[in-house]
Amino acid sequence: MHNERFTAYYKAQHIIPDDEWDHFMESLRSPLPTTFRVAGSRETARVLNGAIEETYVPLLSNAEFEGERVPPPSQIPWYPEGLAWQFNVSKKVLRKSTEFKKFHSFLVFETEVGNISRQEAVSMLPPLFLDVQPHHKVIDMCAAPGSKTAQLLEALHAQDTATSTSTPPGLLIANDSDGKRAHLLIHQSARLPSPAFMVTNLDASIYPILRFPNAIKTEPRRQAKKTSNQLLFDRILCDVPCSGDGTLRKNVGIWKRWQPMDGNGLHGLQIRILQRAMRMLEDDGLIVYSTCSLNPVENEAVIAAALNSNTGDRVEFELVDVSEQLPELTRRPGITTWIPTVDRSINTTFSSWDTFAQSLPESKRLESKMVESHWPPSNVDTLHLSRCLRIYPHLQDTGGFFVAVLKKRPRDTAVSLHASAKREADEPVNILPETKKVKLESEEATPAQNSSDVNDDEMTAPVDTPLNVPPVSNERRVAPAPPTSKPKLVGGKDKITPADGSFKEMPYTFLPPDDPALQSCIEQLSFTTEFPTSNVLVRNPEGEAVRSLYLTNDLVKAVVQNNDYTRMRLMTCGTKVVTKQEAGKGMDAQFRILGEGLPVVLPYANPEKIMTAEVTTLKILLETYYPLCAGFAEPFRSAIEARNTGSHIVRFPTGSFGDLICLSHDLLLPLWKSNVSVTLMIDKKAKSALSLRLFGEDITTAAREAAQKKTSLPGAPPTDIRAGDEDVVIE
Ligand SMILES: C[S@@+](CC[C@H](N)C(=O)[O-])C[C@H]1O[C@@H](n2cnc3c(N)ncnc32)[C@H](O)[C@@H]1O
Repeated sequence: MHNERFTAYYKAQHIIPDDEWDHFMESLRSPLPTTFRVAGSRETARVLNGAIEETYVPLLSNAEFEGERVPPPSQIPWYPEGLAWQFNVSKKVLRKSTEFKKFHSFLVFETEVGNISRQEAVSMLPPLFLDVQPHHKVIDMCAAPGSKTAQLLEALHAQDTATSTSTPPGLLIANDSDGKRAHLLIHQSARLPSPAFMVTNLDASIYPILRFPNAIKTEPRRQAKKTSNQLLFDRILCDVPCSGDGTLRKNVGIWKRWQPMDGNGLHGLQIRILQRAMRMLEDDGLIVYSTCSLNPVENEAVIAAALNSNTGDRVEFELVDVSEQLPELTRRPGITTWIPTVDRSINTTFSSWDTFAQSLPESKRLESKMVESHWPPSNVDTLHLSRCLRIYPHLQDTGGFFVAVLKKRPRDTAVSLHASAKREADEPVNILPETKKVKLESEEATPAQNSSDVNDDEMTAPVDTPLNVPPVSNERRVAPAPPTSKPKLVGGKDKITPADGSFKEMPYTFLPPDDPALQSCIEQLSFTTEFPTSNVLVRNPEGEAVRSLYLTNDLVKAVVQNNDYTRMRLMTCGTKVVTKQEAGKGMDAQFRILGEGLPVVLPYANPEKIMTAEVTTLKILLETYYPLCAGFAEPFRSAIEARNTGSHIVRFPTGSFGDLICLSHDLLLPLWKSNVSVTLMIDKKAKSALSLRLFGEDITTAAREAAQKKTSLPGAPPTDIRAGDEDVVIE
């Protein structure tokens, strides 16, 4: 684990004091501790955190392995409410120590169901500095695979309870330019279903202007803007693609291939993404720019170039001083001097672009991959780059990381450029020929996906009602799509293959509130009149409620309806809450509540229709796929027998139950009742996690079958009946 170029380059940058260098390098070569965050709604998180503190830490406190004491997990000191943990044990210990094995399987199951997020400690920082509130409009520009997106979504959902999901007035768009990786975001978000969530698949550096109707208010105190209906964001995360040398402890392969020209090459894209974010930010809004790179060319140089790209007559953006935030986080300030290398041999001879450019024959200057903004600008001392945060591995046993928080000043407080220019050095900032400058977006420029792809006019909403949305009629409202793009259906559930093959999502069609299928669904599931019938969408070319129904909030609906979903490359929005369930022969299909949809629709469930049961009933439901109604003890037996076939909700109330672990909050789960039996409608993994949490072991049928398979015992029960969320078989 050595790379001479790495050593030479970072020694030349003086990012680490000489007397810390060895410690720094030693840390980089040591394995990274395992870190995780207790996720989900705050209430659920506190309960689960309590279980770690009260059950697992004491259990692991005296653990020994091969005669040596193994340290128990400890809380990451700077993470709010002690909800993030780290432990440092080898895989061998995890596999072989009985105590750690138990802890490990707890982690695995809770991670599967989204209650725990295995995430690098430093990667938890950007969302904390972004301080998202439920009314915020938020975009995560480079979001995949989505660990920070999950944190942002949790913050948007700060008002969720342990049993039900709130409908925040704001929204979160998670975007990634890589289609496959963007799919990971959909998977990730299924763990925290949200009516306020959207996933797009665009190049963040040319993210299109989105429109939304003026009259949608997300914050009671702030007046909706009358002049513009461009969707501006209150919070933007730019966790940009980077060379990643801060992850050397985890990705040891980087030792071999590291070379500084990678950072030089990414610098331009990083600036363009940040600049695009600056154009999309609301006054008073915050942008967090972050990388897992130590390289100043990808960090301070990007911030400096973006700050200096103010093309208007006022200084709109400033770096926020966050030195008082997260006081237990040991950090180092951003730097103001650095010397980029101009080639792979770590040639750091040129202390400025000027000296470098002059060393080249004129004909070669345009060919060079280096640009002026790779070097510190002449006004570097006015930019407060020391307000950036550098996190080094040896400071708190983490990965390496960089964070900068930028704020957009409101118009009336923005500093005139003339005033600030007085503070700047005399020489001009740019001495690079126009063509060699990193292309800085002009105020008026409309970014385009490519010249033919995104036309801003097409993204503009009609201005014909206070909401800019045509009045709701009985006609279905499909998110606008180009007139020629009527999709030819070729495949899969939520997929279409359009003629040009460019984008393969089904249309997003909002049902009219009086849609007969929607009304029948509401009746079957006994939803109250509060159910937001205007915000239900379906995903099929006919726009009919043939299968799943999705729920969005008002803002997501407005954005979907006022922007062309194909140009927005919208991959998903809102959350799936119910699905049509084929019933047995001769019976009509019925709607049923999905496991992940229950917390979202729970506020609209008629309380009288929710059954109550004991934990012993839950035990049976976990142990058996299809327990017979007649097999339950009273009073649940009579209650379930009296119900019609179809979808139901059962509540297991807070309390202690004999020697079983107590429930610290009510537990609500969806059931499906057939003629004579009943099934718990949550997926296998969720069942296992629940079982482990409540009974200290996995008592589910799936676990038993897996164990039987392993030991090849004869007589395993048939495995043809499954009660997973999507594939239940009704007798
Ligand atoms: C550092 S990773 C993001 C990690 C993510 N924020 C998380 O916490 O899980 C950078 C991401 O940027 C994406 N990316 C690269 N170029 C992009 C671009 N031009 N626009 C948007 N995303 C881009 C990559 O696909 C990658 O998923």
